[in-house]
Amino acid sequence: MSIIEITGVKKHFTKDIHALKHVDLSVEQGEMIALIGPSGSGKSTLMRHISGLTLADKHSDSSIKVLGNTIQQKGKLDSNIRTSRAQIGNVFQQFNLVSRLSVLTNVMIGGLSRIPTYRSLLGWFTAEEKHMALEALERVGLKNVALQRASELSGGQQQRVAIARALMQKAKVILADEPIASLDPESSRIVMQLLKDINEKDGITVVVTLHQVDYAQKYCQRAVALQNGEVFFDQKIQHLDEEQLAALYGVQQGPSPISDFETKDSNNTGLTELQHSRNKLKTTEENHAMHH
Ligand SMILES: Nc1ncnc2c1ncn2[C@@H]1O[C@H](COP(=O)(O)OP(=O)(O)OP(=O)(O)O)[C@@H](O)[C@H]1O
Repeated sequence: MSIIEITGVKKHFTKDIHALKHVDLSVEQGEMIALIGPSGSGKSTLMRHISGLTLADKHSDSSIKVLGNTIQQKGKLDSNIRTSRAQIGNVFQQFNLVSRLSVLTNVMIGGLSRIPTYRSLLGWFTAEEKHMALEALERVGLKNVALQRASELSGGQQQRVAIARALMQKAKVILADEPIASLDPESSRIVMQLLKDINEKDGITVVVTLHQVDYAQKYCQRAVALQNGEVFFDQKIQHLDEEQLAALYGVQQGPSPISDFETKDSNNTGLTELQHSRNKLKTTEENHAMHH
């Protein structure tokens, strides 16, 4: 069964910014897919469409379904979006956690869709919920920091807490948008290995956007490459060769997207800042989508 079914998605942010030209993509149960492509090719935009945080162009014949439930159709969010979103775990590059809350509470928040609102607002989590959250933290190797504030953790640890939260949420799909973009190589490996582990052992489908192709090659089975808002490549990762990579990223790209596993990609800081400013731009539309 297709876990994610995307057909005919087009997205203009403005008349001139045509972020997605026409995207069709089908993701099967249990896959771990790397979404790659040059900066600005539309990876984050596509991920946000899958969560229903960004809406496709109106009047286009587009549709996005996750686990058979419609997320959006013809640029309109489905009325049942809350239920559908409950099955999608999100791991973002930043802004993952509520920094003033404990790690444990951040994980328990993952179960919120199943907890009555009044109880979650009052912070009444049951012993069973605490137990589940501690188990999820143990799974990501962070049970020992459960009572610390989220803000005290390193970037890599925060990503692992976000993964624990998705486990608590019992998400069937995890969308990880640049989860290792600002991490050092060792933390990047831990986070990627964890995603691979829950993909293989729990059968959770994972879609992860990556800048470094070597991480995609090491941890993912299939690569979907976007270029200028279109799918440029969609095959098993081992079929991605040097020639295609050169055509995808262009020879004038500057530093190679293939990073050295031992050295931090010097490009990262710039991209993070770019991302940061773009994230601010996205807020209005996102808020709009979140509240519908
Ligand atoms: N909210 C927005 N408003 C206007 N333009 C946007 C917005 N979000 C993205 N864009 C534009 O859409 C295009 C695709 O951006 P997107 O962030 O999806 O690319 P990306 O492949 O994720 O890039 P990166 O690897 O740098 O994160 C870019 O031209 C970008 O500037």
